[in-house]
Amino acid sequence: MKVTELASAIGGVMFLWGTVSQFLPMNYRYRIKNWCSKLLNSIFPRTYIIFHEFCSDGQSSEAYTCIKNYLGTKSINKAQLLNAEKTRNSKSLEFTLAGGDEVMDEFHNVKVLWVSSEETIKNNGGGGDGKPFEKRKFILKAHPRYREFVMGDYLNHVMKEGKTIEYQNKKRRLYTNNKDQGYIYWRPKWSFINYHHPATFDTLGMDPQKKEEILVDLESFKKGKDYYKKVGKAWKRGYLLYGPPGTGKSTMIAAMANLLDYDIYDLELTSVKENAELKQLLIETSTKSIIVIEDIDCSLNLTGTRKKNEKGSEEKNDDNAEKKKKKQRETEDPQKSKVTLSGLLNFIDGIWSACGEERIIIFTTNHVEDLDPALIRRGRMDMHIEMSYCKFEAFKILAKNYLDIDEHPLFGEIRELLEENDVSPCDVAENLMPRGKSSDHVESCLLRLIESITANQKSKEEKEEKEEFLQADQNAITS
Ligand SMILES: Nc1ncnc2c1ncn2[C@@H]1O[C@H](COP(=O)(O)OP(=O)(O)OP(=O)(O)O)[C@@H](O)[C@H]1O
Ligand SMILES: [Mg+2]
Repeated sequence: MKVTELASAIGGVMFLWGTVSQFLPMNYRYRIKNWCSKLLNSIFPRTYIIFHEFCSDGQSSEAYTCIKNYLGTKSINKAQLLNAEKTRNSKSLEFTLAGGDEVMDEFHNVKVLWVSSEETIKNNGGGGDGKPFEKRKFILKAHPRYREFVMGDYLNHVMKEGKTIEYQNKKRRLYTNNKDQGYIYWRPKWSFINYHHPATFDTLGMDPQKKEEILVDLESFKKGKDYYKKVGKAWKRGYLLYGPPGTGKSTMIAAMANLLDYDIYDLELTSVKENAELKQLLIETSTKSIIVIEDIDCSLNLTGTRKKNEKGSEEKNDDNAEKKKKKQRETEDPQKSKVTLSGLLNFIDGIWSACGEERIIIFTTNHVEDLDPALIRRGRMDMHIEMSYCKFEAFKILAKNYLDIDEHPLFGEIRELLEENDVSPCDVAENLMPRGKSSDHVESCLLRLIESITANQKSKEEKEEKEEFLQADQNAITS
């Protein structure tokens, strides 16, 4: 028989099968398909690799997700049956190969066949809610001659492509850790919402030179996979952001996430019961993410020394005192956190911390001097970034951003006031926000800023004068 005759005979059988199978009950169809594939396999030998949706430990399989993404793009033009969905977390419609369908793929002239399989399993009182559930898997079929190539180069290619597609289609997420509730064992450790924050490095008001240094550092981190591998370091980096309230620490984190296109894991330490839980949380973070612990100085009584300091010293300012009180209330019984400094140090750079890659850890604090030096030493917190009060260069960025101006006759006066006074970028930004319908809103915003700084300056001077007077009075009484 000639090749053309064989092809037309196969075509005829396929057509016949396509027509007849529609009238057959599902289980017959399945059995016949099974016999045929066994028969074909004895004539044309195949290597099968099965990828289940869930791993043996019950966790969802990363390999399955990668294949699903990869085949989604391959199937659009080839498969007959596609699933289409748009989850809250995806940017556009996602296509996947539907259960029961198959698609051919070719890589370096080697052909493989992917089959998507979906089986409904009856759940006869085996736990859970008793409802039947779908068991999904992908089966990869290839000629045994290419076994090694398929298991090596080809599958590496599929995993890599699948991951890239996932990141392209995924919206950024903001995660927060759930309070541990031991009795609900399947509860995820992190909850998330989609994350859109408009902050970028362009809109961040800070010293341009410092900004540039941070940008260069972040870019080289992102591109540093080979470098980190070469020097034998885990691919992660720590940033300590410190400075007074309202100087842009949280805004900087948002700008970093936007720049790198990473997810944010906002870790609330006071909800973590013990070091072991901290480890679990770390394991369940994904790559390409920023793990943030805000106000680290207020989060826990991390060392005995620090406890003593807290009791013995006055609080530095009202704002921080309030933050500390709030966090302390949260750590009170019944679920008192037993996370220790060594647990936290292990979290940052212990053996477990290297279980993922491309991760950034950020601590923020208003009082860097209160932190244990071990926590912030270089290597743990690689870059210490001071977010400071607003000086003229930073003001110019905010003025451009909020009012779209590069120059104004009032700039000279504002420059002097900013040099003489500690004004947070938050206060500057607040005054630069146009209010009402004033036609000349640029001038009125700048005047409002001048007025606000001058008023604060005056009340500060009055306070100092009063303190001086009281001190002199006290001295006179004692002498
Ligand atoms: N450097 C800055 N550049 C641009 N906007 C800023 C800057 N700093 C503060 N802001 C504005 O002020 C608001 C508060 O800033 P942010 O929350 O980032 O301060 P923070 O340093 O994290 O303060 P805290 O120490 O109280 O947490 C932001 O929403 C932002 O609009
Ligand atoms: Mg903040």
